[in-house]
Amino acid sequence: MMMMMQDVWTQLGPTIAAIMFTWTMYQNYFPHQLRGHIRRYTDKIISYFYPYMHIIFHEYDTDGWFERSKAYVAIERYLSKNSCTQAKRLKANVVKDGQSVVLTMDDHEEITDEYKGEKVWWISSQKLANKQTISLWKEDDKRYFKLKFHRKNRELITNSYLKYVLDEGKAIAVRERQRKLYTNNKGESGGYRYRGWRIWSQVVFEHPSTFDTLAMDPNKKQEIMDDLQTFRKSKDYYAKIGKAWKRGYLLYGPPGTGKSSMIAAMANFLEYDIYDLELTAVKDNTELRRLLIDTTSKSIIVIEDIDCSLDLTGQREEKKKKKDEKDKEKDEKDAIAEKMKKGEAKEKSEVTLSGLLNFIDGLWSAIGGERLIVFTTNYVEKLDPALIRRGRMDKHIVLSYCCFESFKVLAYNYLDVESHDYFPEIRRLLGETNMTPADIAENLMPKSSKENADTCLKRLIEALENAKEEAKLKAKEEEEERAKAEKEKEVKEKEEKKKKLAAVDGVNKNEKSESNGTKENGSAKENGDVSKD
Ligand SMILES: Nc1ncnc2c1ncn2[C@@H]1O[C@H](COP(=O)(O)OP(=O)(O)OP(=O)(O)O)[C@@H](O)[C@H]1O
Ligand SMILES: [Mg+2]
Repeated sequence: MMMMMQDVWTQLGPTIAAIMFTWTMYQNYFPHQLRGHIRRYTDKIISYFYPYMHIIFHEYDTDGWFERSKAYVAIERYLSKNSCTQAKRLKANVVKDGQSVVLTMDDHEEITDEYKGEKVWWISSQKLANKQTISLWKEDDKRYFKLKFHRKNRELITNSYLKYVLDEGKAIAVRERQRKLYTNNKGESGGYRYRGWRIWSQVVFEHPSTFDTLAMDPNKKQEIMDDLQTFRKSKDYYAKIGKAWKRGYLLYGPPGTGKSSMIAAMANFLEYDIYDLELTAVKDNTELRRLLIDTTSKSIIVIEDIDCSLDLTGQREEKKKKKDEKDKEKDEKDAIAEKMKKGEAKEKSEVTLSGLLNFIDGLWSAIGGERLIVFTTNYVEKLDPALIRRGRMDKHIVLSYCCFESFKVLAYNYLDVESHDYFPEIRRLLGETNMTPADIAENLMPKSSKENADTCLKRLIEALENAKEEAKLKAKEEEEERAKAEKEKEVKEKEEKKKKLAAVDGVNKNEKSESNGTKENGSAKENGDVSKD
């Protein structure tokens, strides 16, 4: 063995020594310009035999010291699927606040991908740092992805494949991200502020409501889902018609009919974040705009109970109010200011209707794109028509009392029953009385392990019958009150008529007596019977 190695060394030794000598001479004594020429020619010769090209994607941009390059992150996500099946060594990144893991190929691994029938290679590499220098910054070992492809595919790769990879990677990242519920209201503490501005605080969004669990007319439900789906895919269409890529939804109906549940279902369906905007906690229109700028795309901005949020309903009419009403308002404001001085009252929002209208569809509302704005209210008639006109609130959805179709969804979700002997009875009762889905759901929910579908449905029938009776009683009471009020009105009218008649009578009598008096005086004069005082 030793003999063999010695033989090899005797044969190769001089060649290796010659190469090393030439390389050292080249590095140290060759003029710089000449080296450039030689490099160009050698590259040409190499590319003649080696027809591949490379593109490098560094993990950190040269100008972004602490932030990972967006392209690198997108590629990492895109390659994760192929990495799992092809790479021998994998690296695990924890995402979704520790709830899930993204696997990528480890350093110096190579995987392949195919695009429009052409093969490309992705290599994960690392340029080791000079360990002699001490760095204060992030890891000095620079990671990068190298994309290798055939020269003939240059156009295809640079014009189309790269865009496809980045878009797909971003889409995967969005799909796999932990969705968030943001709020601008942190109760008494006054919320989070940055340089005096109130900013969003966030928690993980985990509401389980979906369109499957939402009880409503199936056709209406499908229509809403189609509308949302169309919106999601309409980026180019909105650009074509010159409209900001956003859509307004107004959800209205009695309490407990599923308005908030529908917002959660929308967010889960579209995989959007939710920004729950508490208008009363916004200082003024400028702060409102600031909050809007801080929202991201793929999100739903929600203002619940818009009729209670601010005095948006009356603001236009207020202009028409008389001066004394304005004075009264001023007094109230002074009282609040006084209280605030003493620390007894909370800061009052100065957001105006025009500020809110600007928030919805002013120039700033277009930034980011792909956003839904949802208002909910129990009293749609209280709202200013300008606030909810089409174009601002594009789709008006009424959520109402439970119909039989909605009940079937709840029965299936809560009790796993699709049909039952009690169903016809329930159908009849639902046609005769109003009950919200929230109340139906409460009756359907088993209260102990002993309760089954029969007991729950029976309880619901009883509740519906009670509700029917109560509604009857209420209607009767209302009818009686109406009749009583009418009677009182009649009596009042009669009395007023009587009074008027009596007044007219009195006037007539007076006139008569006056005219009689003049007549008597006249005759007395005529008779010369005038008393002298
Ligand atoms: N249409 C529905 N489908 C399924 N569940 C519903 C529906 N409506 C109400 N519920 C149930 O009732 C509860 C209350 O509903 P939700 O909060 O969505 O009502 P809301 O219309 O927002 O009421 P409010 O006007 O008082 O805010 C929900 O948690 C849900 O369990
Ligand atoms: Mg609600």
